[in-house]
Amino acid sequence: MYRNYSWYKATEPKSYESEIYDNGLNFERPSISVDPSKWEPLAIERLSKDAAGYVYGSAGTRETTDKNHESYKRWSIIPNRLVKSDFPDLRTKLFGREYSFPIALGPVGVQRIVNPEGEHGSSKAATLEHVPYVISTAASMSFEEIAESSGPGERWYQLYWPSNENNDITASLLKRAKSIDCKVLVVTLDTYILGWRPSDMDNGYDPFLKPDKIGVALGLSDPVFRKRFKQEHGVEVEEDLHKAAREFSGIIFPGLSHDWEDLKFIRENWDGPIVLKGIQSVADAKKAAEFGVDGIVVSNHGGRQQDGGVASLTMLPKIVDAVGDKLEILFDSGIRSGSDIVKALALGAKMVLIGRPYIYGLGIAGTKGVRHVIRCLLGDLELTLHLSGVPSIAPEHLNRDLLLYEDH
Ligand SMILES: Cc1cc2nc3c(=O)[nH]c(=O)nc-3n(C[C@H](O)[C@H](O)[C@H](O)COP(=O)(O)O)c2cc1C
Repeated sequence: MYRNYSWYKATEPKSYESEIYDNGLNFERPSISVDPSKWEPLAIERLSKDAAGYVYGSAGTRETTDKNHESYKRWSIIPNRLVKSDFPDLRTKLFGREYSFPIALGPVGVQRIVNPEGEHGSSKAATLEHVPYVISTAASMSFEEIAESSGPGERWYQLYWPSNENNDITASLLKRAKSIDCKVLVVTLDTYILGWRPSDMDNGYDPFLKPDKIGVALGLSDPVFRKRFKQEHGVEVEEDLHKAAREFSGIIFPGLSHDWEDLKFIRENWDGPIVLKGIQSVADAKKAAEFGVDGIVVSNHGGRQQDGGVASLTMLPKIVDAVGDKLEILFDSGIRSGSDIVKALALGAKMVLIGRPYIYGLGIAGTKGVRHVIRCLLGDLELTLHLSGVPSIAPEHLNRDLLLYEDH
């Protein structure tokens, strides 16, 4: 599948536009809309009620999610004219490594609920489109299976952090992630218990408790967890999936948070870059720098965890001003278009994580749907930058001077 593949030889994103218009000359239309606002309804009509509620769902009244979306409209791009330049250079550098594009597929669990291809489809699409793929601890298949489909692509690992009495399992998860060459560790801090999510509660649906081996597949394949389960219950995981699912989800969502000192254990067990995901305050960003991590993801989990929150984008420039010279700053929550990406980069993010849009792509058409979403976002990003007279995403070309804050 990946014969003659080179991670650094990506196609020009804007070529998707010419490809679509050329096909149009033969009366062919794109099989999935190019309009990002259509992806959610197109996916939802194909998904089960449980899966749709899980993906679309947010905490409480959706206030945090709604604010994420509103926040992008407050920042307007003021284009530069008569800038003689080639198409923009989209390369970014993080942790000493160069990436063709400033986006990654963010960690999203339980993907087989939206499409039987699950993580196979999304990780393959990420590799084919030359963007990193972040494997979730809640993946619906094992590390090894995802490594096979993502092949020569770049993998990162996102940890849902077990409580301290389960440090043996944390160490095992990190070791397995290393063994499949995950380059970066992303530790999610905002999900020590699932948020209050009305759409899932109305459906009585918690994918992590189901005995279908979807929500906890990666965990149930863990040798340390399996050995312990056998010792304690005298049966294999497969012989009591109800109990195994409940036990593993209790380990990764223990209900209580860690504290900053606990990061030492992570550092001792991971020798690559460590990124904390879920930072929303300047104070926490400063703590992250103080405790010696390498980066943060300014994220509110797409508003899925805590209601009544601030838009992630609103906090981004404040956090960049406080720690941008000490940490690599990544960003997510609400990215839906090329201009959303431009705004996050202009406000100081080095890379953005894509969440729901690629899962909608997966739900609509598997690998092909995810590739379509990535190509649309990157094509739109490239042309938006080019038409704004921005020659590259380097901070000397793309920064806050491009934006006007409109408090309407
Ligand atoms: C269905 C779904 C599952 C998710 N699972 C995880 C996960 O396993 N780990 C994690 O850190 N974040 C998870 N997230 C959060 C995303 O990584 C990301 O922060 C969020 O989707 C960004 O918001 P957006 O989708 O509105 O752009 C999930 C999000 C969705 C929509």
